[in-house]
Amino acid sequence: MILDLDIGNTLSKWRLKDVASSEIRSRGAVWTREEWRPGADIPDLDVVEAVRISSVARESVLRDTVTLLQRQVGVVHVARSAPEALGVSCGYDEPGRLGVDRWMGVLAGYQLTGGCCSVDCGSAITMDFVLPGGRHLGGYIIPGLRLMKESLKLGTRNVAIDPDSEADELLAPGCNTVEAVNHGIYMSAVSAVNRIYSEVCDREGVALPLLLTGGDARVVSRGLRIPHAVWPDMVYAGLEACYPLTAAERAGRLAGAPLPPPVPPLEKIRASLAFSMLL
Ligand SMILES: Nc1ncnc2c1ncn2[C@@H]1O[C@H](COP(=O)(O)OP(=O)(O)OP(=O)(O)O)[C@@H](O)[C@H]1O
Ligand SMILES: CC(C)(CO)[C@@H](O)C(=O)NCCC(=O)O
Ligand SMILES: [K+]
Repeated sequence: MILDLDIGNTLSKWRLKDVASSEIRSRGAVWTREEWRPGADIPDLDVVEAVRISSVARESVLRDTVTLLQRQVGVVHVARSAPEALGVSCGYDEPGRLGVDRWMGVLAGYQLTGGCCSVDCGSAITMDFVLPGGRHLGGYIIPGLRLMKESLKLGTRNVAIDPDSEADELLAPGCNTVEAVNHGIYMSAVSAVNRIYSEVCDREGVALPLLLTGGDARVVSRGLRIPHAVWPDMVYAGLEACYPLTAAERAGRLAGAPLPPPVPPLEKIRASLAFSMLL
């Protein structure tokens, strides 16, 4: 089995993948911590032959995690952001400072589409752009839905946006504090994705496929009118592309990859941008 780990600032996601069949056998999520208990927080390491890690947690968390894993698993790959990988050149002045989860998303998105906008709706909402030809432009970081809510001290902290609500309801004016906060936050996240996507496509003169991942991808997806695809395993797919271990991965087949989404005509993007700038 391969253990893939996506260690975030708050939540750590893992999945077990069968080396022979390339199938995902199990998955889970736990709070990020310094001391993992194999068998409880993460799967029993007896069945694990190789580990691939993307981590944006404190360096000490990563160090302790790697030390633990190396005691029991032969192969431990730790992904790092780099100036260049898999045909993509990093847009950051200091590539090592780009969150490696973003870099994994960019690499996966580029493998799938040959140029895209990748959005991660997690604790933060991040947007990254990579042009056809492989130039990553850099991107944007805004607080995620939960962080935005926590920053308002209105007693609404624990009333989460129902991920199954209809976008139409979530975009309507709220008629009580909880609704006003939830709908306001939702509107700001969806508008930001919309606007940033359109602005960058306009500047660069290219309509790019739009890909979404992260814990809030599904609910944000419902509010977006731009065609896009949701790819829950996009960060893991970056790990697969960097460290291919199964036959399918070596052949370039990334697990759970969606069909590349249709791209709106650039003129349509520009028209909607011009319209929103009138308001
Ligand atoms: N059990 C949960 N705990 C925290 N957030 C959750 C949970 N389930 C769903 N979410 C939603 O998922 C979002 C976090 O998404 P995700 O797990 O992709 O975050 P992340 O960016 O990977 O986390 P990290 O900050 O740990 O990197 C939150 O904004 C929240 O709305
Ligand atoms: C922005 C987050 C927290 C999103 O998980 C992560 O990618 C990160 O810690 N990045 C480092 C800062 C940067 O990407 O510029
Ligand atoms: K993330």
